[in-house]
Amino acid sequence: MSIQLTTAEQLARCRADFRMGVGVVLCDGASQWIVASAETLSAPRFDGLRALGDLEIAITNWRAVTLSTWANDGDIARIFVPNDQGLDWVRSMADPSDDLRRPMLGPFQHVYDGDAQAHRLALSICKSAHLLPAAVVVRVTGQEACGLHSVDLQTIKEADAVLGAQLAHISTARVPLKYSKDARVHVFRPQDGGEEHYAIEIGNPSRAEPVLSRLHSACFTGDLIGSLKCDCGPQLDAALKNIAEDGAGVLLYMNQEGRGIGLANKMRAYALQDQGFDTVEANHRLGFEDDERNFLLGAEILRLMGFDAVRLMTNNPAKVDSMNTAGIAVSERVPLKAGHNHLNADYLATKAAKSGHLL
Ligand SMILES: Nc1nc2c(ncn2[C@@H]2O[C@H](COP(=O)(O)OP(=O)(O)OP(=O)(O)O)[C@@H](O)[C@H]2O)c(=O)[nH]1
Ligand SMILES: [Zn+2]
Repeated sequence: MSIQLTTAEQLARCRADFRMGVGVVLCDGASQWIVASAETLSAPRFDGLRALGDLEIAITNWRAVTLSTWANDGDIARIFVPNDQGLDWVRSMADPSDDLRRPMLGPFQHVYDGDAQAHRLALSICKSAHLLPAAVVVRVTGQEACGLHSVDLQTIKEADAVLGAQLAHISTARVPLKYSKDARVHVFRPQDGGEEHYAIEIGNPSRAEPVLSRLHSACFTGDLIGSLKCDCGPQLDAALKNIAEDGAGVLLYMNQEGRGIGLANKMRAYALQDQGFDTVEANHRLGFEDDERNFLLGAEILRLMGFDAVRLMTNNPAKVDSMNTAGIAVSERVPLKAGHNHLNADYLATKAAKSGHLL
């Protein structure tokens, strides 16, 4: 029995620190870096980091391309923060809402010395904290890091493979629904301090045959306030109705808002869409992949509930692939078409053209 923090616990602390605007120390043998979120860093903390040495900013390849430069470390770019530039410049590197106002942030001086592992981990912490994927990085020698949370990069690398999918069932209760009085809500909690996810079980689906199932991602705007920009609300409603009419099934409600980038970033993406970019381009300008979700979590919930095969209601082939990869066999893809309107027609067309959705 160890009282030391697991990798998942260490990363959860990093996430919380990043959201508060606090730096984290990443160590690899004698090398140490302080890394912090470019979005949440305050001016005094930025000045404090600057006093420690040359500041660098890490951004993803998509953000680099948007800023008309390149990712000099494959999937990420490392760029010096010029001495005559401050936090305002750093924020503009991170946040595309400024792109049209400040189109010329360069020329950029890329960092080639050393490797990029601290920078890469800092960016994945930003993403898992639902912050803009941009991190300020400074190499330090020792005492400066005192008091900050410290993580050994070697242990993170070794444990990477097991991250993400460890969920535990927490609670269950009966919740009569509009379409079926015989429904139960189950809550599942990941052991990495991340978002809880829910399973709505209707009737008593047999564990011996494929279960009619919907893997739904949270959409505050579509599910709760009736947004017409997407089809999520009507899809959620239609899925529950179909399951009830079929007699039994499971709706997985995954708290992966905005295809996994969080609501704040989704609203940033919507603001970019108002500037004329489509849903995929908007994610890229923010520095994200077009889809940051981990569908394996949904498969894990089905497995915990005793299922090993599904009839999956979706138009998204990536969901079918992920279920099969996770060992939950998809015996049938059941199309789910609902909520098309003239305000989401372009959005749905973009998903069909660029993300492989079947409509
Ligand atoms: N980043 C981003 N997310 C969006 C946008 N519009 C909707 N979303 C999110 O997209 C997700 C839609 O999820 P799903 O209903 O699972 O849809 P899907 O991946 O298209 O797959 P199916 O509906 O199963 O075919 C939700 O998390 C929404 O919050 C957008 O413009 N940008
Ligand atoms: Zn939606």
